[in-house]
Amino acid sequence: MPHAPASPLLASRPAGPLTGRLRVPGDKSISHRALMFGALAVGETAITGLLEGEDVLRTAAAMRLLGAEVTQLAPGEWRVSGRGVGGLTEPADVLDMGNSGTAARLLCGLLAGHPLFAVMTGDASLRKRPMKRVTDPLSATGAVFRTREGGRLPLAVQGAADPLPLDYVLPVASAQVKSACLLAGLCAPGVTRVVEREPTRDHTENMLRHFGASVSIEDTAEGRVILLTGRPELVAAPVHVPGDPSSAAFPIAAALLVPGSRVVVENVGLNPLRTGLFATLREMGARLTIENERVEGGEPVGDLVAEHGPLRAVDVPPRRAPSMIDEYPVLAVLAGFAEGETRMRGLQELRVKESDRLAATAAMLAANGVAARIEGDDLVVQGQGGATSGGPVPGGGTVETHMDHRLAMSALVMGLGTRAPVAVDDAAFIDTSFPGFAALMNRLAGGEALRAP
Ligand SMILES: O=C(O)C1=C[C@@H](OP(=O)(O)O)[C@@H](O)[C@H](O)C1
Ligand SMILES: C=C(OP(=O)(O)O)C(=O)O
Repeated sequence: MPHAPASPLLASRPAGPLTGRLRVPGDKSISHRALMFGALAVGETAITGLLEGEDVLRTAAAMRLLGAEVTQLAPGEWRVSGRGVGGLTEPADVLDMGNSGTAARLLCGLLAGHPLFAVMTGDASLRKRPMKRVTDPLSATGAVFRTREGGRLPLAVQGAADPLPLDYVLPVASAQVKSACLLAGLCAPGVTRVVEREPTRDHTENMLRHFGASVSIEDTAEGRVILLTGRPELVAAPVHVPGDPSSAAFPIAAALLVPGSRVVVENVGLNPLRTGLFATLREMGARLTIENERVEGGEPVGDLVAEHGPLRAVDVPPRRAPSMIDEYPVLAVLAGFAEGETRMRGLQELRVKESDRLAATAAMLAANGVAARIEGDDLVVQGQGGATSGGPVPGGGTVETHMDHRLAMSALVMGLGTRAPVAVDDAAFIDTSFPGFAALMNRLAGGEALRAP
């Protein structure tokens, strides 16, 4: 689907207090997996709360090309009639995964275990991102991958007719790589073993169990060992997708920045391997509480309450990165409004997201008068304190977003608290994960805080 920029140029300006209760779109990670496991299950999987962002719609289109029936009944309400494990059919067209690394890499795992030929591509951002991190381990199943120079998209794959189970120790803390290996293992006999030295989001493991697969998880001296028994019969099961904590981060951050604000984000997924930002914000002194905690569909969920108040600098250890890997741009914005110098350690993985997020985040801050520097794999931000609208943070810059939705949203949040407006060069990619973002933020601000410059 061509990317018709919804509103390429957008700017945010000092807003009045943000107040209200809201819900953010469904969790992107869970939404991708619900469609993929629904396509592999026997029966009809009912999904509620699915994220209808462009990344997830790419996965829906790919599942249709692979033979599953995927239909939308109503906003957020979908049905997937699966083909069973090993039952996907050869796609009659190129699989275009758009801007989505998760869709592309998890799909490589799916394709590796099926005896079919497929070609995959993506947009200009995704075609820059490394794919060897999945094609290398997946080749041990017997699948044959051919990629563009440097291990990039487009790629072609001939899936294995008799896939072998993997035994793989992840060299990088990546739930995408872990999930690709597990998805390939579904089609292999025996037991697939994946080891991660640092735990990453476990939505794949949770959902495999939800659909009836046998998954064991053990923390050992080697790391977290995940064992999957191959060739299960996955049985269709209802999936209720909670709000995405990575999306909730933006209205939460805005409330923490703008004086007088109090915002409640309802029904947010609180998987412990996704909530590193909220722990970090509390360390900064943020007035952030959780209400109405409960478990839904096997995942913890709650309502996040955020109120404006003073923030202090923090030192974020590298071990926290996997649990907040997508939240560093917005955390860096908040660090610009905190008292003192914030250091975020071990951010090498940010180099290979939709953009080089480490460099782009530093540039975003510098363009708006916040002192930020990169030291090795660390990002250091000199806070200017006094998070007050029209306060010490100048703003006034236009941020290059490099086709990165989280850069765009982080910059627009920053502009709600700076002296002068903050503009972004392209807001269209926000639709990959958070359709309706600008309208929702304006509703909280009680006016047109976000609008064309
Ligand atoms: O598995 C997933 O759904 C995701 C994993 C993360 O990537 P890595 O696991 O590669 O760090 C994250 O950046 C991405 O937004 C979603
Ligand atoms: C990195 C992200 O997603 P993906 O890897 O799926 O493109 C993200 O949503 O921040």
